[in-house]
Amino acid sequence: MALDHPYRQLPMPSNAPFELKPSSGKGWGAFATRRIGRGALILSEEPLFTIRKPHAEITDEDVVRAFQQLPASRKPLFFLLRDNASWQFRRVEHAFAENCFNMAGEDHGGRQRDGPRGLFLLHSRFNHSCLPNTKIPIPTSNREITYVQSFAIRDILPGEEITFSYECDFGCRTREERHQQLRFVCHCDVCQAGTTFQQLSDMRRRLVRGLQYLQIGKDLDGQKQEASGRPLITDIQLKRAAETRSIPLSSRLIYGLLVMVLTEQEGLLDDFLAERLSPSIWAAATMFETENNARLAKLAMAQETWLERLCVAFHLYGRADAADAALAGVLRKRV
Ligand SMILES: C[S@@+](CC[C@H](N)C(=O)[O-])C[C@H]1O[C@@H](n2cnc3c(N)ncnc32)[C@H](O)[C@@H]1O
Repeated sequence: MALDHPYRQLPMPSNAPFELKPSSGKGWGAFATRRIGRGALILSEEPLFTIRKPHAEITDEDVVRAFQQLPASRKPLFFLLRDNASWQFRRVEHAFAENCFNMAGEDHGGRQRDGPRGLFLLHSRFNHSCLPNTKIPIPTSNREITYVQSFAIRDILPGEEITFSYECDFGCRTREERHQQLRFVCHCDVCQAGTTFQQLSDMRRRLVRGLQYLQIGKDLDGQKQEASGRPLITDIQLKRAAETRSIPLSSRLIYGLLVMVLTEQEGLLDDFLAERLSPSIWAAATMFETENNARLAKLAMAQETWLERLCVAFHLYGRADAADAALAGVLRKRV
């Protein structure tokens, strides 16, 4: 192990539950030094500096200017950054881009706005996984954040690598799509090509994306999908129903529950995601106006697990409800 590697000089909090060391095929990474319980805070970190510009507009000059404003004692920290295992930084802007986090809050649609970027020395040492054990939640308020925090989303054992997902929509993207976006070949367990788990994972993630399309009538980029190419929904009538918000309440409830079950089976249903996805499912279950439907929906939601709720809710499949027309009207107005 490279004892003189510059990362060894990065200042670590005294109570940090991890150490930095080489990670096979990924450069360096962070590894747990003790058991970290699900939900525990792993690291709270302030940026070395922040550039108050959207990502695409940040130039070498911006980085140099921000660097020059640092106190003399903090300047050497910037030079501890290395090539991150991908390529050697030829410009300071590259070093910044590979080690920064978006500090913006989310927009009305729940997506993170493109806001100021902060340079983080330690969180940027965490490698990516498509099945991570840690999450850096997007700030839910629309205010920007001044520090970044990571939390364990399951129990992490001593010696385990600490990872998070570099993109928040990877639960809906196949291996190929994820690698295109990451611009490196991910070596995580889900990305081991040709394994049964990887094939199942691709199917689940594509299915979740399609189910989300049916619920909100648009794709991850906020756009309607073309019917040509490789559409998510091949049934033209169903696609039109999704885009005109005419999907009946019974189907909406079933699609929402199916997303929970698939995400859980994929190993991605952490507490943050459950908190984000479940309110709309609970709300849908209470909207039925046709008595028999309302009773079934209530019974479904009284079950203990997402799978049990789905199994009961399936009895609603294909049923119209007295609330359907009014719901479609409300959803269309929101577009
Ligand atoms: C922000 S850095 C992470 C820390 C980096 N490994 C280091 O040595 O400083 C991101 C880079 O790490 C590597 N990396 C991160 N996660 C990886 C993964 N799952 N598989 C392969 N390489 C990975 C890639 O080269 C990526 O460009």
